[in-house]
Amino acid sequence: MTEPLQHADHLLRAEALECERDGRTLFSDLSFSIVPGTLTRVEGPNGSGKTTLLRILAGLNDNWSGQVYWCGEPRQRHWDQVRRNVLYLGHRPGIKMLLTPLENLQALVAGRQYVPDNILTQALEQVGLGPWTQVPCSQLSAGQKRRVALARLLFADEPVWLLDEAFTALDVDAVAAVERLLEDRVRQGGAVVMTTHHEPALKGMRRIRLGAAGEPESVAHAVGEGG
Ligand SMILES: Nc1ncnc2c1ncn2[C@@H]1O[C@H](COP(=O)(O)OP(=O)(O)OP(=O)(O)O)[C@@H](O)[C@H]1O
Repeated sequence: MTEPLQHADHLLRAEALECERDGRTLFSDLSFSIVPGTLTRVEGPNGSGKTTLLRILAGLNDNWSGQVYWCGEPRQRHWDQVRRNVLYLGHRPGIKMLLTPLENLQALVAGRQYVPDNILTQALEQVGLGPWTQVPCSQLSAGQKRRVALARLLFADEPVWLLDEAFTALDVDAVAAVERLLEDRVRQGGAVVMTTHHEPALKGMRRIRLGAAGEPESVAHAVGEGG
C-alpha cells in the first residue's frame, strides 16, 4: 500500500449520490462504503450508470450531487491523497497504439515507481504477451491490448482499484488470471470496485445494483450494499 491511511475503516464512502443524464435519473439516494479487503461489483443493464458511478468515485465526473468521503472526510479536502491511492482503469485499454506493450507499461508505471525493463517484460510474459513485448500495440488483438493495460495491475499498489469492464475481450484463461489477481489483492487488504457483464467466480463479492435507465419505476432508488 502506498501510505498509511488514517482511520481507514472505510476508504471511500458515498452518501445520497444522485446523477441525471439528459433529464433521466440514473440513480438517486445511493449510499455505500468501500472498505479494505472487499470486492464490490457494480451491476445493472446497459446504460444504467455503472461507468458513470465508477467515474464519480474516481473524481472524473462532476455531473452529480451527494457527497463522497475519503477515509471519513469530504473527498474534496484530500484530492492529493485520492489521486495517489485510487487507481481507475477505464473500459478502453488506455494504451498508445504506436508504442509497444513494453513501452506502454513503462509509461503506465512511470511516475509512481521505477521498474527495470526485465521486470516489466516478466509481467508482460505473465499476462501472456511474451512474444509481443516489442510489437506496436496497433498490431495486437482487442484482448491482447486489454492484457497490456491489465499488466499495470501487477505493479499497482493503490489501496483502491476502480475497474471498468476489466474482463472485456479476455479469453477464459485471462479471465481466470485476472480473478486470481483480484482475489490476491483483496486478501492483501485492497478494495476493488468493478463493473463487468461477466459474473466473476469470486467469493464474498459485494454488489451495488443499479436499475434500468429510462424506466423511472426501477431507478428511483438503487441499492448499495456494504454501507
Ligand atoms: N458522454 C455522454 N454524454 C451524454 N450521455 C452519456 C454520456 N455517456 C453516457 N451517457 C448516458 O449515461 C447513461 C449511463 O451510461 P453509462 O456508460 O454510465 O452506463 P453503463 O451502465 O456503464 O452502460 P454499459 O453497460 O453499456 O457499459 C446512458 O444512458 C448514456 O446514454
